Amino acid sequence: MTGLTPPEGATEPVRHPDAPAPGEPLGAHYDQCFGCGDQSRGLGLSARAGEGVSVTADFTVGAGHQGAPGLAHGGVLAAALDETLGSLNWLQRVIAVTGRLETDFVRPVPVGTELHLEARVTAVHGRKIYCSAAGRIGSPDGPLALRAQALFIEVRVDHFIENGRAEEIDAALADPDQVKLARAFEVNP
Ligand SMILES: CCCCC/C=C\C/C=C\C/C=C\C/C=C\CCCC(=O)SCCNC(=O)CCNC(=O)[C@H](O)C(C)(C)COP(=O)(O)OP(=O)(O)OC[C@H]1O[C@@H](n2cnc3c(N)ncnc32)[C@H](O)[C@@H]1OP(=O)(O)O
Repeated sequence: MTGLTPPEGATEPVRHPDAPAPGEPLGAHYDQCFGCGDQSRGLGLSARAGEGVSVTADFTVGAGHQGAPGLAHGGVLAAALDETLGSLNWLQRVIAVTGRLETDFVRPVPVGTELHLEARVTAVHGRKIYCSAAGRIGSPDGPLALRAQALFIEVRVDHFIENGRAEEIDAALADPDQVKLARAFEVNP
């Protein structure tokens, strides 16, 4: 029992009526995010809405992302998958965090590769959101390099307020755009 198989009674995911249209960029959920923010050491990953409850994202592997010489670090690749999967939140208008992420590294990913990622929600059961993702080399139809299955757990904004370091939480709470985003996601009619 991996915890990644939807239980009996799980339902199809629902795309929120106000979700961005397919092809629209999703933007960063937080400007200091390692995955999607504008951090100089981050991934600089940009995701777009797909059909249904799916997203696509591109990420270029840089020299700062190496593990072995000339090859991407597995943890960086897992982070890119995690970020892409996290972007699914936008389409459901829920805030959820990664509970479990299982990654298959299918082939090595050289520095300079443009990695094309795709993620989708497969099922929902209460607060549990079951998803999968894949990463391909060079183009959306390129050779498969990564596969992942994940379980995200829905949380309230309080999850961050109660657990995040005060310095960053205070700054986020003082930023009207950040608060508006967080609250819009939390209210999921
Ligand atoms: C104004 C301030 C604004 C701040 C917010 C700003 C913007 C917000 C927008 C988006 C931000 C959202 C996410 C970040 C985005 C992208 C980054 C990519 C995503 C990540 O990188 S995010 C970081 C890594 N992530 C964590 O930092 C989680 C640490 N963790 C916990 O915080 C808890 O662990 C939690 C909350 C996961 C659960 O805790 P909990 O107490 O709420 O719930 P509980 O334990 O009862 O679990 C409920 C049901 O899930 C099952 N379950 C739980 N965990 C499981 C596991 N691992 N495997 C299998 N099943 C599992 C249970 O078995 C139970 O199942 P059942 O209901 O069937 O019994």
